[in-house]
Amino acid sequence: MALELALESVGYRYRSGHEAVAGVDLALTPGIVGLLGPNGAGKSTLMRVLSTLAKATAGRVTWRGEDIARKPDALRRELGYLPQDFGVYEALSAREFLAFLAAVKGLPARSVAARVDACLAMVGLDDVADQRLGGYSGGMRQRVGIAQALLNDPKLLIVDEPTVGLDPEERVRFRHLLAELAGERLVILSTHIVSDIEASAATLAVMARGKLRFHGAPEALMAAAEGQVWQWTLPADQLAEARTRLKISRAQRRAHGVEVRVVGEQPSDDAVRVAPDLEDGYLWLLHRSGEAVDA
Ligand SMILES: Nc1ncnc2c1ncn2[C@@H]1O[C@H](COP(=O)(O)OP(=O)(O)OP(=O)(O)O)[C@@H](O)[C@H]1O
Repeated sequence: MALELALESVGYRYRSGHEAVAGVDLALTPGIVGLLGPNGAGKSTLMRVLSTLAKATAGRVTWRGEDIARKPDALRRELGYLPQDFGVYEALSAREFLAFLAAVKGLPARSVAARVDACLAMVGLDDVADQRLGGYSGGMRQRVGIAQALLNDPKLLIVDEPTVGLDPEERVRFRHLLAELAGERLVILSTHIVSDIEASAATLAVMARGKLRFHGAPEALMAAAEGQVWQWTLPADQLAEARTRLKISRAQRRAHGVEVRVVGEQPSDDAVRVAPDLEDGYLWLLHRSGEAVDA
């Protein structure tokens, strides 16, 4: 069966009664899919459903045509998952930790050492593989997280908010790494930060309040904001007030004031229309969906 993850009217309702995911239809094929959405949109809940850690309370998900609720093992065998709250054992080295996880995952004992080495090399940790994880930076720990997700050479790689807590340099490095790993895999990367996925994702899915608001190419998200994006320079002391009434996708300090990009109606006669970028397109979509979001 083709490598496809298909979601049909997928919903998830917590026991509290809160409906975190509602009516999501998606058909995903190899490549990087960026799952974007503000905090609380339902991304982590959906990722848990797709990883078989939670069962959809409505609709169904199929992997290679098989219902994952009925036959979870078929997906699990091909799944690599990096959860949002991934933790490491600080006393172990990366090599020891991965060997432990490989054994837990049931990799054949004779192939563990070679596979651990290969995964460490893929994430660029081979030089520090024998150092204790307690001394690793946030970015290095996240790379260990990716390495463990790659142990079984997954065809489906699910990565939940992997850049949270990383410094800008680590963030960039991590993005490059994920882009390199895509290949023939389906990689689903969730984030609330547009720049995490703008260079790598060929497909975007945007969620807000549990619902899918957009699915398609980044260009289509940008095109939807055509004619709605303005560049405007205003005195720095007016920025706070402007933020209360305008959707500002970006603000940059300049010698003569603050240059902002505004999404929506022309904020002032001296504002000039500019071509939307992905951040603008995302903000415009959320704005139209009635979401109050700070970019
Ligand atoms: N165990 C739970 N019981 C009840 N509601 C929950 C539970 N976990 C999450 N929720 C709610 O479900 C909604 C979606 O949460 P989820 O964590 O999936 O969002 P998210 O898009 O991943 O955001 P974040 O990036 O903040 O994790 C939120 O309103 C959240 O408060």
